[in-house]
Amino acid sequence: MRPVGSKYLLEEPLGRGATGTVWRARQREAAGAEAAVTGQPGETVAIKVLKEELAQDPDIVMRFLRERSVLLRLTHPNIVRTRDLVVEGDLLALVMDLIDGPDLHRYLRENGPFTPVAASLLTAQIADALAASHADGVVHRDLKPANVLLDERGGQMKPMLTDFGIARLADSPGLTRTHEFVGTPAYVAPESAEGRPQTSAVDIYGAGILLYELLTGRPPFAGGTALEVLHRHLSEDPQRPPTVPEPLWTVIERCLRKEPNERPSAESLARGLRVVASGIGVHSSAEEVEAALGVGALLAPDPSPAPVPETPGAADPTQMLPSTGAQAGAYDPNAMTSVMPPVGAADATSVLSSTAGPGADPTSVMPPVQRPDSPHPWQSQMQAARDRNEQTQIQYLDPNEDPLRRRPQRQAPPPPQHRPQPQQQPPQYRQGPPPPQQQYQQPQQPQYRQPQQPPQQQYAPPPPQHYQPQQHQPQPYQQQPQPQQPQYRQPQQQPPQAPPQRPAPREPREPRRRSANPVRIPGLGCLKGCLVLILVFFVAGWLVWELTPLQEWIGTGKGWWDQVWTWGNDVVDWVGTIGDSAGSSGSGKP
Ligand SMILES: Nc1ncnc2c1ncn2[C@@H]1O[C@H](COP(=O)(O)OP(=O)(O)OP(=O)(O)O)[C@@H](O)[C@H]1O
Repeated sequence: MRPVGSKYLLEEPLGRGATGTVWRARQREAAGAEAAVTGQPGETVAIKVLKEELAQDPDIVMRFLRERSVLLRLTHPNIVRTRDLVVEGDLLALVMDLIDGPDLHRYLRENGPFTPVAASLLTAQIADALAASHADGVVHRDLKPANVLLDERGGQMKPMLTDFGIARLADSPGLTRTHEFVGTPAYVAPESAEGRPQTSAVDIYGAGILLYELLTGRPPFAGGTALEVLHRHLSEDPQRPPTVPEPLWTVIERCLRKEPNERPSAESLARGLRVVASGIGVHSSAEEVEAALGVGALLAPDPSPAPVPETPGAADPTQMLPSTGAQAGAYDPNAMTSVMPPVGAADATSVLSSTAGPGADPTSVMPPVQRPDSPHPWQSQMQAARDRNEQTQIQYLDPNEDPLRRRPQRQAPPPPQHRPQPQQQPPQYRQGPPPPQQQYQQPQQPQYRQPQQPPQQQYAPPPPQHYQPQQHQPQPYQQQPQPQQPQYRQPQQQPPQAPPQRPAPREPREPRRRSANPVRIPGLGCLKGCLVLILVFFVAGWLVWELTPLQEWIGTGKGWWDQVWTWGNDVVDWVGTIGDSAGSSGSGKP
């Protein structure tokens, strides 16, 4: 067991991330007055020990201390409380409440996607946490399932947002400069990927991605290299999966707007999600369904989004990158990954990262991070970090090589995708249903139209009274017509829009040629053939009737064989007659 300061003892690692390792720890004695929670001896806590290179960066240490008060005062039922910050020698640690439960990333992997109602209520609570932190001027900037812990105490599951401020700490001039981003590619907002100014709207984008992932099991833009993923955030519109109810898709689509000002505030997102959760259940009343349909009107943008403070010196090229043992011109992947861990084969670190490569600042004055002579007890965390997916990355983007600088053209949205205009007017609150409680109760599932599927599809929910892990297995949708329920309309409530632009006059069309068969009747060809056959038989029958002695036979009651026999005899007689006449003429007889 290793002591952290004089107050804590590390017991066992709980998990490792790109910015540090989280340990289960025990309080040795009550913390000092500077801690937010002094705690009692013997109490169990979680301690995130930041990575060595973060702890050795004087800028980060300064920031850590400066942010202390912000991090310590951030309290909310859905935020993991930071109890204390420890700075001791080359060790930087955050002491947090210990959360008994998995993180959402692991939970999703093990249990599959959530039902729409559960996903809505869970994300609503995360939005509550964001609303509180944004009101305090704190932007998370790295919202993702791995940063949401599920507190399982009391038989319920409460999402707890963690890692607040870590992105802020990592966003140090010592680590990130112009053209770099802090975040995880699959969850990075377009403005972060482009290096534009960021606001609290980046967290809303992250919440939209998270909600999408809760519903489908994967984020909308994933796969390929990190650079490709960033590119997709900038250029692609997400597609509505068939299993996502229409009102919920409205929420996701608004959160994932490329333009930050068009995304809803965290507060309105939380409210909207609760209205949706109430209106997409099988037992939802007509009013609740109607309110869910109108959720677009509730998703008001934040009039004054919290800005992400400019990193002092971030754009200053004289700022030194942390030396990772690499010399100018000598690319050392291990040295590089000590700062920027690659995230597996699919990761784009080889494309993105050049901090320690030839582009690294040769005048770096920071102390080298790799010190083989003094192995750190947590050195192995880097290897573990490499094995993980979905990590926060702090990576360098060379502006000359970065295709994201040339902002690609946005792809035209596919026709069935509805893309409502930003809601600029204040939200019009309907007399909606009371928002659900913080616990998951009675998920009620909606009737909603699914894209490219016949209407009247009803989502068959599991029947949990309380939110339970095993109740969030992927659920099939069943078709059960219920005509009394109102159907979701495709278009959302649209705000008044500018008069549409007149389309350019069309090219005159070539006059249509009349088709020989203007009306296509299935089977007509066959019918025609039959009619012709009948006609042929009719004519043939008439000819036989008229030109053959058929009538005579029928009149005399003669059979077919009798007649043939008669014909045969006639022929024989006729041949005999010809033979006789030929013989008499040859002998000269008359
Ligand atoms: N307060 C806590 N209580 C209990 N377990 C925790 C706590 N904080 C983190 N953990 C565990 O530690 C793991 C690693 O946490 P960490 O924040 O380092 O991961 P991460 O978010 O994936 O990393 P990063 O954000 O640096 O990429 C978490 O997935 C979780 O299982």
